[in-house]
Amino acid sequence: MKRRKIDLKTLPAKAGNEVEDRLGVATPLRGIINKVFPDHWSFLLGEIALFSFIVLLLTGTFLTLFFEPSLKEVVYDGSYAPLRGVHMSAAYASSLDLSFDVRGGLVMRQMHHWAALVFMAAIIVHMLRIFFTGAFRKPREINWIIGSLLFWIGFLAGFTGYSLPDDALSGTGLRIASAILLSIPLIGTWATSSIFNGEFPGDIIISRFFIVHVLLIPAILLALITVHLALVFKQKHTQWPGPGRTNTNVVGERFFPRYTIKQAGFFMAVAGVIAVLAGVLQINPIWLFGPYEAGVVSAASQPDWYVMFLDGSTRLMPAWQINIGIPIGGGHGYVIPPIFWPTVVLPGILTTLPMMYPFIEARLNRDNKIHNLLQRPRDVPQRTALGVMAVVFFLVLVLSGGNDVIADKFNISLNAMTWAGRIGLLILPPLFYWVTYRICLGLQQHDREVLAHGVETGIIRRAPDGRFYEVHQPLSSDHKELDYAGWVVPKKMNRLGALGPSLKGFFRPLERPAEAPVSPGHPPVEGAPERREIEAKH
Ligand code: HEM
Ligand code: HEM
Repeated sequence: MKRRKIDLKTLPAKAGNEVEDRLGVATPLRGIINKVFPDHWSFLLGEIALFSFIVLLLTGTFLTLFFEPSLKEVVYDGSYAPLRGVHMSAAYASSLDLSFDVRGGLVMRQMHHWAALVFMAAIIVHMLRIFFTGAFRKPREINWIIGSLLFWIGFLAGFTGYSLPDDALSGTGLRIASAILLSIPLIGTWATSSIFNGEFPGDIIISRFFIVHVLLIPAILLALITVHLALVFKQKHTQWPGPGRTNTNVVGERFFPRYTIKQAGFFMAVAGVIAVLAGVLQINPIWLFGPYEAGVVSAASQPDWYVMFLDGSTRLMPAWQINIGIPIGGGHGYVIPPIFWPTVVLPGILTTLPMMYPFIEARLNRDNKIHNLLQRPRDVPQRTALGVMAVVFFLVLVLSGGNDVIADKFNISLNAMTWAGRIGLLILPPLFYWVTYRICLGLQQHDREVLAHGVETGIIRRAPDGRFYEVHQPLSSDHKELDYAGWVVPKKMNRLGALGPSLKGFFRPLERPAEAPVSPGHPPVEGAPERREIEAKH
């Protein structure tokens, strides 16, 4: 029989036609392939979050094959000799097996844990990039809100994850979670006994957390991340101002092939870094902690870093028991335990305030415009200072979450550490606000100087009259307009720096210097139409 020769040159086109005849996807696909994405290193932060999430899904699936989510008591007889013969939960025993007896199990556990740490770090730094560059402004407020939800769901993913192995550290975390739940007025007791199926620790919490951790949370994260990225697609990415870039266009690389290939490489790099971390740096060595028993709490129990700020707020909270005077359930009045404020009320505030921020800022600025161009942090000093203030607040809490370890290592009294944390929490954020604000103004001043006199060249010349002077190179017209002149610092932003008369003393009345940079001519266009996509020249 004569074999038909396959023409490799026309094969892809033919195959494409066959698919198109059946599915009719060419037009929408062309739209996606031709999409243009602007480029900047800071736009990679969201991608690091995305790629470490993919690593979490892959490694988590592997772990699920071997992990046994059960509090049934067993006697360990695996290959880790020091714990042989010890009574423990099946969950802990299977985590030990994963670490010592499943081939590749330990590196998978460590990759999963490192990926979780990288994921949360990437989310936070990505969020800071969005905040400091004003990428949350109209029309991207919805994505900012979805992002805030992603942070808290990621937080819960981490917490439920490191609770699963049922070692002494994860049990300590669960004990704190039950105390937090119990502290909620009116519904606390009911909520705790519903979740733990009776009193702490109960016998069901690990199987419940397992379903939440491997099914519910990943599904919600996946759905929200899909919407998040669909919005980035739909609204088109913001871009830094530059030659040819305006509020109504977007200049960058086509989705296919350059952008896609770059992203594939970047995914490999992120996965590779996580694998190297997992291969060389030990994380969560549960065999050293031992099985959880309700009566055991080891010293220096630290949660993962992204949970430490709540541990810190709990440690700094004064032991104020507030009696609200209403004798609910008999007795002498209902007492709200101190843990309620730093672990329920504070996270509540930390969730709602940032979510509302884009609307608060827009309102204070009376700004209803569409913004597709990013801002340099120095050009909006109040916002930048507010962001730094929030970061410092967070860092003081994180450090206070490890105050026992710091006290132990540096031989400081733990009480002194607690007081340092309390005072630091009140004093440092406003101080950093002020310092940041001044730095921003200084940088603006420097910009004005460069704008007026050009760049310093370091070349010293002598004039015929004997005078020495430095040669300044004037700016090109592009730079004059785009890089140095900055934006008008919106006058109304000053209101943020003086939230009320009571805060005025803290923040000082912040007057914009009269000669502040003037808008270089990118007036945001009201209700901007579809942005034109332009491929960057290479
Ligand atoms: C699971 C967590 C997250 C993932 C996987 C993720 C992923 C991404 C990616 C890949 C982008 C486009 C590239 C970039 O600008 O970096 C992006 C943009 C964006 N993200 Fe996220 N993100 C996450 C969390 C957050 C959080 C916590 C916030 C803020 C609270 C946020 C707000 C935004 C906004 C406003 C944009 C549009 C930025 C622009 O057009 O300049 N995201 N996100
Ligand atoms: C954003 C998503 C996720 C985060 C932040 C996260 C985080 C964590 C963390 C920190 C641990 C403790 C690891 C250790 O013992 O050192 C853990 C354990 C675990 N995770 Fe995840 N995880 C995520 C998604 C997933 C997914 C999608 C699955 C399954 C499909 C999964 C399955 C597991 C299992 C079975 C364990 C227990 C394994 C063990 O340590 O013995 N995780 N997770």
